[in-house]
Amino acid sequence: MIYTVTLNPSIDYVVKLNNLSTGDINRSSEEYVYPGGKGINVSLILKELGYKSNALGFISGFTGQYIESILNERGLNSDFIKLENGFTRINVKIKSNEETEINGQGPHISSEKLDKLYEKIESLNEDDILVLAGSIPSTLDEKLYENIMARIENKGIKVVVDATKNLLLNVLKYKPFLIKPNNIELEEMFNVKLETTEDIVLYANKLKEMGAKNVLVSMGKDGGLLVTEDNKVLKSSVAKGEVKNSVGAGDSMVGGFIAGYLKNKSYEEALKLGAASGSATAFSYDLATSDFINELLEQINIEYIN
Ligand SMILES: Nc1ncnc2c1ncn2[C@@H]1O[C@H](COP(=O)(O)OP(=O)(O)OP(=O)(O)O)[C@@H](O)[C@H]1O
Ligand SMILES: O=P(O)(O)OC[C@@]1(O)O[C@H](CO)[C@@H](O)[C@@H]1O
Repeated sequence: MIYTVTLNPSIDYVVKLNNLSTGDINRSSEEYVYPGGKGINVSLILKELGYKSNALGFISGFTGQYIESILNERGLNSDFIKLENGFTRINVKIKSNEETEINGQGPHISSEKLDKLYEKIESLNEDDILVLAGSIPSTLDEKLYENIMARIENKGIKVVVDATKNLLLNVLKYKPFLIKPNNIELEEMFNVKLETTEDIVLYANKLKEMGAKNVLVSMGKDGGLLVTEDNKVLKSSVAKGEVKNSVGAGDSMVGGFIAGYLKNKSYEEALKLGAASGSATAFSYDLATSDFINELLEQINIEYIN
């Protein structure tokens, strides 16, 4: 079974405006609400691609109830722990001349509630895949993902981590199966400016040296770059289309990658389905549908760089 963990889910409130003017009253031309949070998005894409998963994490308040009910309606398995404090955040995604996001910090998670999550995760076994994705509430320790991985070390569980900075760097010693920084996050981690493909490969390899088995660097409209455990470097192109809402493109890439990998354990197939899923979500208001992903698949080229 695939388990996704979203410590800090969200309702994504997507608002379309002709022009955003700060300090003024702005009127939207379109608005949508979606259940969000990186792990939940990965679960939703996996479902589209025919793979069952169980969405774990924490929800609270009326917003948390909304997320749970929508996921139920969509037939997604979830087993969220309910918090008695605060409310699950509402993240605002403004689509205007450019994309602007305001992400909430999310409710505090007590150590008792965290123990409940640890208990669930400790019951996983070597046939399982665990996806740890997204930020953690600001009141929690940056070692949280590391603590989770320490508890399941040596169980042979394939762990996928999509997180930023120290949250990601701290887990590398536990040898995650896959990590997916984007190119900007990679720059921030090493405090460098990455101009060329060679630069990106160099720093992706540093993350491998630090422990990651496979490193997938997403680069928005410039595609993706995968450095595999057997030292192959693959580059994916993107599909052509009109960007509607690129929020969740990275999660879709992770979901598509896992689904593609599970078919034949081929990294090329994994990257191709991941890239098609990312583009399909960027060209949709909500996350991509399987029909759209399959339609874009033939436009994705995979190039071996070595
Ligand atoms: N403008 C675009 N056109 C075509 N494909 C895109 C575009 N933006 C993203 N993609 C596809 O989706 C993948 C992931 O996108 P991106 O690098 O933006 O992820 P991310 O920064 O993790 O996004 P998020 O955090 O919003 O989920 C890209 O590697 C690419 O394959
Ligand atoms: O604040 P985090 O956890 O880093 O990111 C949260 C978030 O931006 O990530 C998803 C897109 O990747 C959205 O559904 C959600 O709003």
